[in-house]
Amino acid sequence: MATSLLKVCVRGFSSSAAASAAIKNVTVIGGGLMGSGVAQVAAQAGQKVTLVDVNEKVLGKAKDSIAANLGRVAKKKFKDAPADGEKFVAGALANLSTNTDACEAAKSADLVLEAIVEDLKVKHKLFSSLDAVAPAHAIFASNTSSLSIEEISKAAPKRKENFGGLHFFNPVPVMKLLEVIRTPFTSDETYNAMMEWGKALGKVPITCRDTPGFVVNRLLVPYLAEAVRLVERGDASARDVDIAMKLGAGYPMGPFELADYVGLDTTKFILDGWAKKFPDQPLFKPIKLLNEKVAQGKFGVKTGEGFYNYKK
Ligand SMILES: CCCCCCCCCCCCCC(=O)CC(=O)SCCNC(=O)CCNC(=O)[C@H](O)C(C)(C)COP(=O)(O)OP(=O)(O)OC[C@H]1O[C@@H](n2cnc3c(N)ncnc32)[C@H](O)[C@@H]1OP(=O)(O)O
Ligand SMILES: NC(=O)C1=CN([C@@H]2O[C@H](COP(=O)(O)OP(=O)(O)OC[C@H]3O[C@@H](n4cnc5c(N)ncnc54)[C@H](O)[C@@H]3O)[C@@H](O)[C@H]2O)C=CC1
Repeated sequence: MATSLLKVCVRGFSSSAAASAAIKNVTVIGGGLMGSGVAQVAAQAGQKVTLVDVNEKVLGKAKDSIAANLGRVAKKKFKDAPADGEKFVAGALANLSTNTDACEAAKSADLVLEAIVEDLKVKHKLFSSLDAVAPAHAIFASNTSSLSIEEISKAAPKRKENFGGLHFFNPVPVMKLLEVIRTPFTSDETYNAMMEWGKALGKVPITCRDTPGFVVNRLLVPYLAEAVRLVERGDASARDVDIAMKLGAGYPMGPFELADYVGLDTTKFILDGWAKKFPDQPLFKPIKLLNEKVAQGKFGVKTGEGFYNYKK
């Protein structure tokens, strides 16, 4: 009896103590728009980062975009000292490695952050395989835009307390906000470690309960959907809506430009998920034009065409 009590206490102590220790080794899964951005900012903050994706070709593309974006950051940060800028880029790249095997990459991680496709089943499959192999102290987090963190965490029953949401914004190297999400099970140690990690990356973390869209997307998704409905009614053209919101409301991009920037494939995943979750909300009903674009492989900026054409 005494021994088993001791075991429980020791296990409880080591898990929370480890979760509150600084995160140094990060595995980012998904080398697309968001994962490559998070890997970049973590590497430039001095962390050891392994970026994982399904094949070497995707990872090659991610490394090229990270190198280019580090160059943009360095140009600004070391305006008057280009040699220091080059050192900064080289140092960040030296902190970054890649892998196509998520389980292998997770074995030495303090934090595993998932930024893969916005599909609950795919996220479940990933976290369920990682739960078995990652160290007990490792925190698991999702960068989901619209799914429930608690739902996602069900695939990793071993680390209910070490699971949370870390929602970054696109483009990650530029956008300062980080939404830190705790489920009813997220421990204080895990929450504090996520907040501290966000600050170490130069982000401004805010906290939100695990509610649909957290703060930003709870407000942003209905706005984007209203823009589509306005155009569908024939009240204004998409181009004029974009001009209106930039020049009249001071937004850096109009809603259709922003949807192209986020990716129309991801946008469709988010909208379809919310249509299922909120079947009585007419705003989230299918958008014919969006579905057509996605079916044609026109995903926005990342494929060269979406609502607008980006091909040179
Ligand atoms: C219509 C369909 C509707 C369907 C309904 C459903 C919708 C569901 C969608 C929900 C989406 C949810 C997504 C999500 O979860 C959360 C998000 O991330 S939302 C997106 C948030 N982001 C924004 O709102 C971005 C808005 N845009 C901007 O801030 C600027 O336009 C931007 C910074 C992207 C570019 O600025 P711009 O001046 O236009 O261009 P420049 O190229 O000159 O850049 C300015 C400045 O920034 C540097 N920079 C840009 N990108 C990067 C980068 N990747 N890395 C490093 N640096 C970068 C660039 O070098 C410039 O620096 P200077 O020193 O100023 O030259
Ligand atoms: N695009 C955006 O503006 C934002 C997206 N998000 C969220 O971030 C996540 C990723 O979005 P994006 O980067 O835009 O998507 P993306 O489509 O650019 O990248 C996703 C990447 O994940 C990879 N992938 C898919 N399944 C995988 C698996 N099982 N293992 C390893 N890699 C896998 C794909 O090959 C792809 O490279 C989504 O959950 C999305 O909702 C959050 C904030 C903003």
